[in-house]
Amino acid sequence: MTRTKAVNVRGTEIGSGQPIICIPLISQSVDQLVKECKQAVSKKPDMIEWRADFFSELANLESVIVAARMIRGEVGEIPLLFTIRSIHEGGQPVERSEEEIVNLINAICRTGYIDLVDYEIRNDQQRIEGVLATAKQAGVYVVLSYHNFEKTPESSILIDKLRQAEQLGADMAKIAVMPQSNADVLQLLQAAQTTQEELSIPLIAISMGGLGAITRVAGWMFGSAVTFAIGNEESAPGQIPIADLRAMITQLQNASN
Ligand SMILES: O=C1C[C@@](O)(C(=O)O)C[C@@H](O)[C@@H]1O
Repeated sequence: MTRTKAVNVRGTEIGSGQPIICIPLISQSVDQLVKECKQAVSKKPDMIEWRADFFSELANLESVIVAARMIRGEVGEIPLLFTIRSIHEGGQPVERSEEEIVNLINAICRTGYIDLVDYEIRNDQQRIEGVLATAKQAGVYVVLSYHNFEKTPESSILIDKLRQAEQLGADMAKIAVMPQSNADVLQLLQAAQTTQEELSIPLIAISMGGLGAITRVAGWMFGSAVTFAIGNEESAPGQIPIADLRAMITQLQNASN
């Protein structure tokens, strides 16, 4: 059995067993983003995700860099994850080719404003390798991710996605899938539990929607390092407001100690 190595981002340990609560930012303009970010920071999340696929000026690199700088100015030392979720995996429609997206991700990595970047495992291996190389050089951690907003694929596929992320060289592996039944939720947790014992990188495993909400509260008990919570508005179904989520996690931790 390999022991998972926690990733240390600006002093925050991700994958140490203590769940990291992340608030996603989903505003469209710089002004709104700054407001949303101030509110998010006041709720003391462990991590902030900028879901840049919601940003209306994503086509303009200068605007993206300005927004990233403003967000960094607000978050201080809170780890910042940069995500352009594709429409294929539940993101917003973005009129950019994959090559343009990769160029944008690489440019943002080089600014030093972000700490982690999410990139989907479904992309070409060459592009993934490009993002990994640039991120590594810039000191940015890479989360290789897989999402399915329709269903929960069978267990072997879930486990494969997590393994594949590690094999490709990710610093973290992530899956978020939609359950149709309680059995699907158990399948996701089982995949996390099985994989955490063999992976050497932290993993994130989420079952979405109402049925999957329990995984946002208790996923850490099965090896999931990060849980996404609502700051102001949800970025995916089943997310829980951060104060409620934190209280529930604390209760669970107290009971299980
Ligand atoms: O991929 C994820 C996880 C997520 O989809 C969720 O279900 O909480 C929310 C997204 O913002 C994030 O990028």
